[in-house]
Amino acid sequence: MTVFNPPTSSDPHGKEVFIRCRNVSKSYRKGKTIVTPLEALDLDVGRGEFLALMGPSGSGKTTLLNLIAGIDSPTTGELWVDKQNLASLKRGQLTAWRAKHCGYIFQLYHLVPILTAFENVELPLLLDRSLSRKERHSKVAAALDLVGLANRADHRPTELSGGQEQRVAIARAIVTNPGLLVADEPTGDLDRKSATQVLDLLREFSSEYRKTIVMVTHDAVAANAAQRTLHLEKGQLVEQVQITTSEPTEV
Ligand SMILES: Nc1ncnc2c1ncn2[C@@H]1O[C@H](COP(=O)(O)OP(=O)(O)OP(=O)(O)O)[C@@H](O)[C@H]1O
Repeated sequence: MTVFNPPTSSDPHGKEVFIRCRNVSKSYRKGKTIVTPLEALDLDVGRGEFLALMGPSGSGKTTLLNLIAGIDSPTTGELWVDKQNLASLKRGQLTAWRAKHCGYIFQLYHLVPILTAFENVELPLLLDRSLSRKERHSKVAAALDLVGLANRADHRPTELSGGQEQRVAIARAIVTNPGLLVADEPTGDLDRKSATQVLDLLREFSSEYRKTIVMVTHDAVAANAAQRTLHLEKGQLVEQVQITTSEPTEV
């Protein structure tokens, strides 16, 4: 197998490479057959870039997102995220890497219903024993403030709108200050106004805080909020659209 070096170079657009996939394939055994949702995929994503992934159902979008997030490992190939080769990490190491470096945003928020917004956002910080209670609380307050929900800290998920629930989930994803945010259909269950708020937040994290964001979406309007859209078809990248504007897009 070819061994690649960590991405220290710039991509063709002059950006520092943050995610680099080389010859990445992923296969699953389904009974007697082998399913290969991703095949020999190459991809570079710049630091601070906001990338949208589109493609038909079953084209491998979530599979790729889960590899980039360190939830799963490639069957073959190399996958670097910020100088760490994820393909070389064992399951426990991947879990530790993910807790520190990646925030995951789900379509259906995945908040714990019996906890308040504050307690939900605090959850990832409880894994970090080096933080005092006071430090934890100030990070949670800052994250809720960033998503515009400081005044909803004591509310439980059932007392929040879908858009507010998603913004709490975003606060939970960013509270550990990860360099990478991945989002699987983050606006799929939201009305257009709430979707716009969520997309504006993601744009802000990319442009103001240089978070690298990879978002799977079926919605072309949501994809238009990203800087670049890639299309997956049967596990291959088939089309690349470069969006040059950095102005907020009305959605
Ligand atoms: N753990 C698994 N075991 C077996 N097959 C899997 C597994 N995960 C994904 N697949 C298969 O890989 C293919 C791609 O799935 P994936 O979820 O990545 O597609 P997707 O593009 O995200 O689809 P959708 O838009 O419907 O969410 C599908 O055929 C799926 O059945």
